[in-house]
Amino acid sequence: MNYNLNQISGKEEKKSTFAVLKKLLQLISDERRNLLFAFVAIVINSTLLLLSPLIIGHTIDTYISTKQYEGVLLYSCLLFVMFLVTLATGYLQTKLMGGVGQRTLYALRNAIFSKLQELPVSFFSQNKAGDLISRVNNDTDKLNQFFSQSLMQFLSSIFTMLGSGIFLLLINFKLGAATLTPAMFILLFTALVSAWVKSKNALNLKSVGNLSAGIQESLNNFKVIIAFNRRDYFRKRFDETNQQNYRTAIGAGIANTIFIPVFGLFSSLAQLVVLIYGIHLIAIGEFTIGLLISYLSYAVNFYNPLRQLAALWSSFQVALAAWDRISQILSLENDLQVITDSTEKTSDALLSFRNVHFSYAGSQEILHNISFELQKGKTYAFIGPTGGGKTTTASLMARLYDTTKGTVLLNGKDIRSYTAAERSNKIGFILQEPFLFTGTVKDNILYSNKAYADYSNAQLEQVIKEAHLEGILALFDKGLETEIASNSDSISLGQKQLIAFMRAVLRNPELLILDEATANIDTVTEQLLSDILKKLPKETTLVIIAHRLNTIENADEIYFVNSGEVIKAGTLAHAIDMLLKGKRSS
Ligand SMILES: Nc1ncnc2c1ncn2[C@@H]1O[C@H](COP(=O)(O)OP(=O)(O)OP(=O)(O)O)[C@@H](O)[C@H]1O
Repeated sequence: MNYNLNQISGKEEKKSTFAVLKKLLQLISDERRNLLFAFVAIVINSTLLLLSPLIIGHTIDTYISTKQYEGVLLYSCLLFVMFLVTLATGYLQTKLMGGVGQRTLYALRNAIFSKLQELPVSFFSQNKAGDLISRVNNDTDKLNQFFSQSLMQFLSSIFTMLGSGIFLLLINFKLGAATLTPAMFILLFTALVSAWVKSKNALNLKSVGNLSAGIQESLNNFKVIIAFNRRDYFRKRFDETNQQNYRTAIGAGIANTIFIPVFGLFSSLAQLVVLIYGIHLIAIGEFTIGLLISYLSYAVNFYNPLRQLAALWSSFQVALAAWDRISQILSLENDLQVITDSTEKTSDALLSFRNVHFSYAGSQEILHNISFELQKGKTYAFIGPTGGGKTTTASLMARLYDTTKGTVLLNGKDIRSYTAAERSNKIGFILQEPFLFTGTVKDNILYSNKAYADYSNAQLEQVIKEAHLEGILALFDKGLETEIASNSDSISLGQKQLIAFMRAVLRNPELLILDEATANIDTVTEQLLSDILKKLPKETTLVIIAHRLNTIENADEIYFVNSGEVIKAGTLAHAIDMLLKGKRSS
């Protein structure tokens, strides 16, 4: 399956704004109560705002022109109370929406992170970590900004605008229609350029992702950069990505501000129409001065929110572009689904490959029509030249990937019929470059091993002793409490491999795969590991992938992996011969 997010984006962008908006609203459905309160606050706020011009007009026509000052005082007090209520509802709305924004951000980041945990290995090999980090951090924050700062303003503006529009038409339909005509041009313009604004923002978010990926790559590889004195190379590459980000940011900035002058121009035109046409109506006796002042206020109340909408609409387009990038991740499914295999158990072997073909996404076939069986309790060695396909074969044994064609059977049943938990209980996989977490040796060897999760150090040391692993633990100064910092130099690659070895052995798997697991370990320690392997339960099947041939001397069977084929090599001498010739023989 193609998991490359930057290739999926083309399809995703075609999604209608409405469909994306629907998804967005689903996300905030838990916040219904707060949203309702905030909405009520907006309605009160906007209604008061809409009523005030009417009261001002009425006061001018009824009390000021007739010099009845008690009436002026009364209505001034009423207006003052209305402004106080507006202040309170405005504050309430901002407070409620700030909380909604932060909680949505929290829920969204959790949702993305959980989804990332569910996705298969191929997703991570097709996407850059830096870009994923940018989606989790930066893009979610863009959505938060929209929720906490813009959404209610957006609704409030629309509400005030609609109310003012209705008042404008009710007071004088002809004048109202003339006043609202410029708004039609604004709507047309908005409809025409919105997609362009969104695409400019999408480009900018993508380049922020690339920038983050660039930084991540150079930080991860700083030793190589320094060793080869290639700081200039990375500086140049970073500069290019940074420049691209600068250009897309300028593009997005221009796109985001394009609404403001256009909206402003048409708003001013509308006020001009009201003034000229309104004065004409007063001249022919169809209108009063008080009504014209109210009318102008409604026109301002209609066009001011529209001006605000210009800025808010850009923020909405940024949020939509960010949401597209986030929903690309959220809509992905793990293609390694669990299937039901109701066929009869067809083999006694622990693991069988039946006519297996495999290729990585978008690349040529790595394994062609492979069939072999691994019996319980036996030790198998897989050897072959670099890039021959050994790790790929082992990855299929642990179902890190699915075959392109053919079947892998575990205990006679399709490996796809086991859940991830069942599979990882049965199969221990020590990778070429084991990953350790920040914590202690204990945290790392107990990783995902619930059986010993509550054990004290003394109890765990006993278990380690029973598994004959105490010799390895003794190699760490502070034993189980030795601190490990992920990605740090506090621990060597060989030591990492030792911890990964303890982690896998303690799980007591039926199949233990060691992929170059001793490549960075000295000969004495390697002998120690070899002794431990000999003491594993006799039904444990071992798969050893190794370049150092002394590690496979005791294998029951040797397979030679090269050019898409996995074939029996027979004796060690024959295997060495094949390695030296770099080609297969039968
Ligand atoms: N994630 C991947 N995506 C695409 N191609 C890959 C991927 N991983 C490995 N390959 C390709 O598959 C082929 C077999 O690689 P594999 O890692 O299985 O070889 P190997 O025999 O284990 O090599 P080594 O001895 O160096 O570990 C290589 O050509 C490699 O470039």
